[in-house]
Amino acid sequence: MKLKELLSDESAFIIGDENTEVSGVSYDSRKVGKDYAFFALSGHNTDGRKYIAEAIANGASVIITDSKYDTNDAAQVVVKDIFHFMSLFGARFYNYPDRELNIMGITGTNGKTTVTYMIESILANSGIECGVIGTVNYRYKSKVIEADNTTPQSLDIYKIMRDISDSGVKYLVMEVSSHALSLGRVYGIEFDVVVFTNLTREHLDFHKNMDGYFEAKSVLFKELGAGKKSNKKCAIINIDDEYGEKLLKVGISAEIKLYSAIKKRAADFKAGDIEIANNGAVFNLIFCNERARIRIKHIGLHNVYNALAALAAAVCSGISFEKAVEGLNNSRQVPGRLEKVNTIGLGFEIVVDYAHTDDALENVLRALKEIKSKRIITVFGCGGDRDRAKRPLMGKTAVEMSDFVFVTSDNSRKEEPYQIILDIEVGIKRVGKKNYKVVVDRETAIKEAIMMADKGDIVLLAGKGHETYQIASCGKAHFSDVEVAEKYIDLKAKQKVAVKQVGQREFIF
Ligand SMILES: CC(=O)N[C@H]1[C@@H](OP(=O)(O)OP(=O)(O)OC[C@H]2O[C@@H](n3ccc(=O)[nH]c3=O)[C@H](O)[C@@H]2O)O[C@H](CO)[C@@H](O)[C@@H]1O[C@H](C)C(=O)N[C@@H](C)C(=O)N[C@H](CCC(=O)O)C(=O)O
Ligand SMILES: Nc1ncnc2c1ncn2[C@@H]1O[C@H](COP(=O)(O)OP(=O)(O)OP(=O)(O)O)[C@@H](O)[C@H]1O
Ligand SMILES: N[C@H](CCC[C@H](N)C(=O)O)C(=O)O
Ligand SMILES: [Mg+2]
Repeated sequence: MKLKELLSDESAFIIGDENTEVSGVSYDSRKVGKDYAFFALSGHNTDGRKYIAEAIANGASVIITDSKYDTNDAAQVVVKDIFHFMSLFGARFYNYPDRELNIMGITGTNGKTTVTYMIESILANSGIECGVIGTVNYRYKSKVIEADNTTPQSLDIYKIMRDISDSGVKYLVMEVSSHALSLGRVYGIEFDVVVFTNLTREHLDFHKNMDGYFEAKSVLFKELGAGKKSNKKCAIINIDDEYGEKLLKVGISAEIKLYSAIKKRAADFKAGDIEIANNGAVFNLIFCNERARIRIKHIGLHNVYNALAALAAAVCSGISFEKAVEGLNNSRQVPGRLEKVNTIGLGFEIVVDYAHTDDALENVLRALKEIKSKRIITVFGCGGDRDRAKRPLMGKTAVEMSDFVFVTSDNSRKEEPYQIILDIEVGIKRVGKKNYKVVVDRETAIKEAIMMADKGDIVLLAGKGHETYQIASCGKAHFSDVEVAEKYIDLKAKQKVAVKQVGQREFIF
């Protein structure tokens, strides 16, 4: 492909030959091959301009920058907004795969991953294969790609979309993070259905305040329908969330469908007569003249909301209400979201969940409180190099809603784990509760929680969910809450065998 075929009417200043051949695209000099176009992005750790020479040495024929670079060894395109330009360039290079797919984009602070899994189950029930891009992985057909980001860079999204479409799959469900919206990773992508789940405090290190965070999320809705696809577009909004109401005022040109679980509120998709049980949730779902009793295996009111969002997205994408209900009732367990660990008959429960904001922690603890238990023992930490202000809030929620808490580490990244814990403690001390212990090493914290657990208790391991790593200043090491829990369950079971009741007395052998 010639460079000139990849340029359009965006303002760009070309230095060199427009007929230069482009055989690939990359924003990483280490992945550049012969005749690639290299995008020199300024990042949060380093500046891609530093790697232009390496990109050229690796074969780059075109350099794309946002300020002129001194070289005669490659053609150069100088643009104003490199992230937006990169997405549009990617669309042209991969020949608009988004126009060949029915794309659902899910945004909001919490619930995106869960909703994508539920939609995937609903589509599968209708015999429809879909691709999924999200936090856990990127997957389609039998292919599973490890996810570095919830929403990858635009060039990666276009490449995956091209592969999905070429493999014959017609649907794509993707999580759209606020970082992606701010950093132009989905700029120009033609979504068909977009969903807003909720907005609560998160990522304010990046967005500065809730207005900035909301502004980022609203981009997905403002831009819906701006492309070339002629089919009807639909925006699905949780109207029970205050930011859902705000979203109605940002100027959405597509059709809007609302969902709600509040009795008297007007909405298109409504949940009522909700019963939260130990093994899931049951509720009535009403849409127009249709009504069904839904039974999901996911516990907690937040999952009723997720189910509403998923069903609405599926129905607005053309799935019949009846089929969507059937699929939802069969939707599968989401890895690391309220995932139960087998406690081999020890009489207490262990639940692994990805709650890493105070709102998520509150929701999951509320869901667990609905299950009859003796005590709730929570293990959690907060991520390093992320929003510091959520730490005390999570600390407060954890001690207020649990019987006992182990405060520990969760991807401290470049920060000192104990410093993060001190931030968490500020919130705990504010409420004056003493029902907690600091155990910096996460494995030891999980071990202690399991050793403490007794018949009827629930141990919540929060924050890491499906993650199979722990990131600290020394690097990334394998770590899985489920695996560690299984290890100490085993140990506890063995220890238990050594305790024998003889008449009124217990003997430890
Ligand atoms: C803050 C942020 O978004 N960072 C993303 C960004 O990395 P960066 O800005 O740190 O990049 P950098 O290391 O400074 O490098 C700058 C440029 O030089 C290039 N480079 C670098 C080295 C080299 O040898 N050659 C070279 O060309 C890099 O490829 C890059 O283009 O670009 C990377 C490649 O696409 C992303 O993986 C990375 O996400 C990091 C891992 C991250 O943690 N991001 C989080 C904050 C994030 O985006 N999260 C959201 C939301 C999660 C959620 O709530 O669900 C997400 O969508 O994942
Ligand atoms: N609808 C919801 N409202 C509030 N909390 C939720 C909701 N759904 C899930 N949660 C909580 O948030 C956690 C993360 O859920 P999920 O992974 O589905 O969300 P996400 O938006 O994809 O998160 P992330 O941005 O980290 O990828 C869950 O483990 C649960 O504790
Ligand atoms: N997508 C979120 C995940 C946080 C999960 C938690 N385990 C942490 O590392 O803070 C983020 O990157 O901020
Ligand atoms: Mg997610």
